[in-house]
Amino acid sequence: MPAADTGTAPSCPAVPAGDVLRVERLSVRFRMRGRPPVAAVSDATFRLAAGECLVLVGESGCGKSVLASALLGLLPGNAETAGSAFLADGLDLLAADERTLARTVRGRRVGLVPQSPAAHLTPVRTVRSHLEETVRALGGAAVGTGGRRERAARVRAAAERAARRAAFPPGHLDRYPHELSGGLAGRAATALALVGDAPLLLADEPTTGLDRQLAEAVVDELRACTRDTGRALLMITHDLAAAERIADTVAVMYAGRIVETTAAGEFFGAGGPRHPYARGLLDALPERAFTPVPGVPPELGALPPGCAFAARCPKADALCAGQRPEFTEGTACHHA
Ligand SMILES: Nc1ncnc2c1ncn2[C@@H]1O[C@H](COP(=O)(O)OP(=O)(O)OP(=O)(O)O)[C@@H](O)[C@H]1O
Repeated sequence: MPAADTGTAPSCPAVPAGDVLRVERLSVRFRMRGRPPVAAVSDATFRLAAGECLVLVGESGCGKSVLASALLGLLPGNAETAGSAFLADGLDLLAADERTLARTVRGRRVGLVPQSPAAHLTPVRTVRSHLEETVRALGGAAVGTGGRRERAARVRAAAERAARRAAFPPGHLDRYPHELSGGLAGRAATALALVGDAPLLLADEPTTGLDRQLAEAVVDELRACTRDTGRALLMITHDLAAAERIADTVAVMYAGRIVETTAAGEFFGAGGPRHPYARGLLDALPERAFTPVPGVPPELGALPPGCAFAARCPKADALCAGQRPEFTEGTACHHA
């Protein structure tokens, strides 16, 4: 039987202010045998400040997860990258070698909150055991030196600290994944991402499969672990309701490109987004016009020469068909 959510407000240590991530013209191409390459991400550019939550939205297959994988150095062998992605300390995630990424980035500088947290947890191990193993794997001061008992006590304390920060109730630490509700599994995954005190959290579809109430609880906790502590959060989602609840900034991806970046208040407010695709995404919501964007996105291996959205766009004209719009002043559209 799933355990109930009984967590309290998380308390996270503060991290320094400033830009946590600066992504410039990040592109990812997949080489394909006997076929044109797949342009999964093209020229993505954005900044993420300490305490800020940027939500990346867009239809399935538009390149959101590939962008996240590029930042973590987890792309498959047929991928080629271009551009840069600098952390605050000057490390370019795209140029870093696997040893640097494994030893100093994943878990330490960038914490990952995975999609489907329950599936991410090993079924035969308790939440405490997951957390303690992560503390030991990351090593450092949380493990320290000295005798076996002292080290074990420090590991236990660090694991419990991460659980508190993610509002995971201490009384449920010795439960197995199948004994957790969706909300608690989400908190366990967030706790694992927080073990290394990473200044940047990356959450890939953290509300997938959760009902509305749980989805709201998960994003509220992620929100608390970022805004209140100076961490930065890059969240990838299809869920515009979750995006509205958590985002400071919304970036909209279409066919591998970021086509609009807007302050969340403006995006979801009376003014709305400027790009016709971004407006279409909002109009598709049941609580708004409930009108889907007509048509389907183009193949990323056969993008048209002009605007990739032109074939579906009510404003498209000959200029859109012939010339790809540059990304200027927050949008990539000839008519925005
Ligand atoms: N190893 C690969 N080789 C070739 N193409 C790939 C590879 N991995 C991903 N792609 C393609 O890259 C594109 C972007 O995929 P991605 O998973 O980033 O989309 P997404 O926006 O995250 O979609 P979803 O929301 O469904 O997860 C897709 O067309 C996908 O088929």
